[in-house]
Amino acid sequence: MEIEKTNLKGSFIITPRVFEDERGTFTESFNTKAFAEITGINPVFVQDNQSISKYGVVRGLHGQLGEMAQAKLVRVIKGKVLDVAVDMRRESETFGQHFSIILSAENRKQLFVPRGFLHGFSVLEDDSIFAYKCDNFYDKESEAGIVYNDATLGIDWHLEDDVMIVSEKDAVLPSFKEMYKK
Ligand SMILES: Cc1cn([C@H]2C[C@H](O)[C@@H](COP(=O)(O)OP(=O)(O)O[C@H]3O[C@@H](C)C(=O)[C@@H](O)[C@H]3O)O2)c(=O)[nH]c1=O
Repeated sequence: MEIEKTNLKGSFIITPRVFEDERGTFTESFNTKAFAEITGINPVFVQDNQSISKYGVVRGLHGQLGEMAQAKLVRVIKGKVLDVAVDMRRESETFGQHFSIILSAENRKQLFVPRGFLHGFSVLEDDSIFAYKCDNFYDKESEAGIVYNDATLGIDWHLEDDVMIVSEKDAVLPSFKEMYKK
């Protein structure tokens, strides 16, 4: 697998190698040893999640705070999304900056989102299947987030406003400035 750095320290793009023959294809979708050798990070994933979303859905920006922080390895099994990671580590040189990438079933790319980040995605093809591993368990009490259309972050979700579908919970998340005050 090919591993590239993003502009945010500790976040990586993974492009698995595809073996093709007359039957179809084979892919090692993740290999802990290869990942650790290149990145120096050895995540232990304890939870595997999957969501299916209509075209226009925006999920995020989400993270978990403190001891329940989660690193995530995210990918798309069907369809296409714009995936976004935001560095919320106050001590980081890239605090408040974001990285975005198209993840699709076709390009098979994955994004490693470290602990201390917020994460979200917009769905660019109907019925996209989004799959991700987390290195810590879901904990409702530790959830935190920033509203997807926050002016400070200025994320381009590659969708017109009138097609966006956002959960009631996500629509009322605080702004970056409100969150930063905490
Ligand atoms: C994330 C999660 C949700 N749930 C439940 C809570 C709720 O009733 C239902 C839907 O939850 P949400 O609305 O938070 O689902 P969703 O908006 O898809 O949340 C996800 O968004 C993306 C962007 C992420 O980065 C993920 O970490 C996660 O926060 O599923 C779990 O039981 N376990 C989990 O790990």
